[in-house]
Amino acid sequence: MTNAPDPALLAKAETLVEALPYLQRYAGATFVVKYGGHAMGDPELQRDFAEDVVLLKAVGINPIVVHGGGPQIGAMLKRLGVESNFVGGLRVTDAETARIAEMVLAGSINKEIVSWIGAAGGRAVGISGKDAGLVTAEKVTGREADPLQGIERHVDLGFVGEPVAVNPAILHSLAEKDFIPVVAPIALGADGHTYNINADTMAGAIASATGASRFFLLTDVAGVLDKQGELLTDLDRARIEALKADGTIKGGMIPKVETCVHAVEQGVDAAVILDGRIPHAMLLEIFTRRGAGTLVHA
Ligand SMILES: Nc1ncnc2c1ncn2[C@@H]1O[C@H](COP(=O)(O)OP(=O)(O)O)[C@@H](O)[C@H]1O
Ligand SMILES: CC(=O)N[C@@H](CCC(=O)OP(=O)(O)O)C(=O)O
Repeated sequence: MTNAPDPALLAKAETLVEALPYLQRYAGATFVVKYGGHAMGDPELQRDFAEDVVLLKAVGINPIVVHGGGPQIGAMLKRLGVESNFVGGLRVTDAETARIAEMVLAGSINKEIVSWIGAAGGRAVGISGKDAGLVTAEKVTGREADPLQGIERHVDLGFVGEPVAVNPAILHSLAEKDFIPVVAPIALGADGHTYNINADTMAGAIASATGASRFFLLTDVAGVLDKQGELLTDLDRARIEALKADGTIKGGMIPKVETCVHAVEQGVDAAVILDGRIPHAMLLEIFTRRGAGTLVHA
């Protein structure tokens, strides 16, 4: 007769013990999680994501979710017959597009994420940058290469904004009361207009302003890939500039890496671009020695 425990159960206990130093290190810390529109869509992954967020809260970490929804805005614009163009990864946004972007982001997607977190046992509160003066936006000007003249020209992107001031008071109040804030990337300008903000940029500004220790960007690739498609596990500003200059980093990855560099320079300990297609990608990154994705550090 032996008292040896079931190896599968033992492995579970070992996983919990492996998490112990991380649980101790991160108790009370703020983690900002950017959930990209491309990472949404699969109901099981949505449930996993919500469970991860609720688990973080349960172990004493304060998660703040900032979400995107680019593909979903695109689908709605198409249904409504509104044309849409991107310049430098940003959607050219006229007044009608801004209204539709707000409807999809702050109305539809935001409340869906709140529901998933609720179903996983968490108490989420969905807001946008407009609520309680969280984010003040300023109009940005896009730049587009003009191959005919060999120069970059300025393009009017309409109501595309960037965060120029973040007042995180509402986020701290919600976290203190054990709520999980879920933020849509829409904000008011000082001019009273509604601005559409790239969700990576919005999340980075919130990570900096809340003094977050960790900033995760969940997307639909393994992380930043090199020209051969291999994962780059570690990047700093100099390497990122070189990869942008030689065209390895392009499109939607540009705002991500720029946001990560900015966030770590503003005091966020580490920013990680993670594969949202992997179940529980965030938990694996935070609580095990097998980190995944691309870590951007100062
Ligand atoms: N070097 C690179 N490594 C990985 N992905 C890249 C790279 N350069 C460009 N990309 C593109 O960036 C995309 C991620 O950005 P984006 O589509 O905006 O995602 P999200 O909706 O999650 O914000 C990838 O799917 C890929 O097509
Ligand atoms: C100005 C601008 O481009 N805003 C984005 C906001 C949503 C977003 O960034 O969503 P993802 O993270 O899923 O790409 C847009 O209109 O698509």
